[in-house]
Amino acid sequence: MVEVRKLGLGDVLEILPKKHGDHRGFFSETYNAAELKTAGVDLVFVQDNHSYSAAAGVLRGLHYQLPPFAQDKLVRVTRGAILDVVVDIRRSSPTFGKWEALEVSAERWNQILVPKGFAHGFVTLVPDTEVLYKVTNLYSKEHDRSLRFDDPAIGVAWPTISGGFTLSDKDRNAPLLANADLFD
Ligand SMILES: Cc1cn([C@H]2C[C@H](O)[C@@H](COP(=O)(O)OP(=O)(O)O[C@H]3O[C@@H](C)C(=O)[C@@H](O)[C@H]3O)O2)c(=O)[nH]c1=O
Repeated sequence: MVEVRKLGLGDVLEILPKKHGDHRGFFSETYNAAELKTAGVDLVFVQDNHSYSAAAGVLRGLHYQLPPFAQDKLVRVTRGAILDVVVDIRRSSPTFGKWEALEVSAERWNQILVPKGFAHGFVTLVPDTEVLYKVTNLYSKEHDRSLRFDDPAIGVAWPTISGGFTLSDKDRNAPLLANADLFD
């Protein structure tokens, strides 16, 4: 049975699927809709994503899609490790602008559920890291947004990575929270 743990912010969850190890290796149900529904997570995922980052310090984020293409994301790591970061960007939320981080890794075999209304990003902690995630809405370039990972108004405590961060141009030039299109 999958274990579901509430983190500190909104409905952000850590999900720990069972791993059955034996002399051959292991087997794991990495997603079981019925078990998650019993645990209170009733979502319909419509797209699976997979990203590979060659180096430690690859920082992707902070990303979200605006309604009507907002996405819940169920994120896991099959190789390597990330520090995963979520930021509450719902203006009406008592925790608006607050962030939370969780290490997600192949070793921990954990997942993070990022609800709609949260910006999401991660930095790879080791080279050759593969991140797989399910989303509840299709990609829409027009609704896709990035928020500055180092906005002091948010103040995410990103880890220090020797060699620094590797970012996309889109993420390097992303707007600050004060100038971004957010959720109501
Ligand atoms: C996100 C996405 C990108 N793309 C394309 C657009 C672009 O040409 C290429 C790379 O896109 P990006 O630079 O946005 O990829 P990336 O920076 O890895 O974006 C991802 O970051 C993490 C943190 C998330 O939370 C994801 O939702 C997503 O935003 O892939 C799709 O075709 N479908 C998708 O769903």
